[in-house]
Amino acid sequence: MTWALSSLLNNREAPWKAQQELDAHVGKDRRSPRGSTPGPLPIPHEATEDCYVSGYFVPKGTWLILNLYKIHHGPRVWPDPYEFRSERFLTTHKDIDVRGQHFELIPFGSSRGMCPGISLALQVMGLSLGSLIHAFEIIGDEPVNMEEAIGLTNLKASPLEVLVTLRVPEHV
Ligand code: HEM
Repeated sequence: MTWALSSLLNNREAPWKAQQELDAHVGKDRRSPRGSTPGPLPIPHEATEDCYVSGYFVPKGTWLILNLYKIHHGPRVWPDPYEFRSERFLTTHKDIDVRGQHFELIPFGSSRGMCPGISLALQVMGLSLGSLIHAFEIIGDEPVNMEEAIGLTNLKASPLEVLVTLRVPEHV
């Protein structure tokens, strides 16, 4: 959520396009549930038997740690990988989804071991972010410092501080 808000604040058009879309479809008189690599090195897995992965021999007992951060920033699949361009998912990458079937984008992992919280997470994030930018004008330092800190999850190095003002009637 923090990264999403930071990226929106660093981008002149995306948040306000999203806000306009919310205004057009929801209006300012009601709220809406609407959709929008937290774990860069997720839970390790262990090979339960000898196997080959893309021609590489993986002996039984090997620990496998996926580098999701790297997968999600590979320039062959994701041109200008560090650019925030959410419209990719409406255009060039519109057929790629996050539910573990497309290995270019697997923030929740894949197959039997994948995150069981995926549906909750997607709904809560979409709803929360949508509600925030629908209901509030959010003003932050520009540009927002996007430096990352080292951690189990992908944390921001400095806290995101913003000013918020209501943009819908108070009763909403
Ligand atoms: C944006 C939000 C989230 C992301 C990106 C995420 C991502 C992940 C990833 C990558 C894994 C490891 C999958 C693997 O081992 O291959 C995982 C595991 C897990 N997640 Fe999430 N998760 C999120 C939210 C949640 C929520 C909201 C819950 C619970 C309500 C949850 C519960 C779990 C549990 C219990 C596991 C361990 C599953 C197992 O090893 O059997 N996650 N998650």
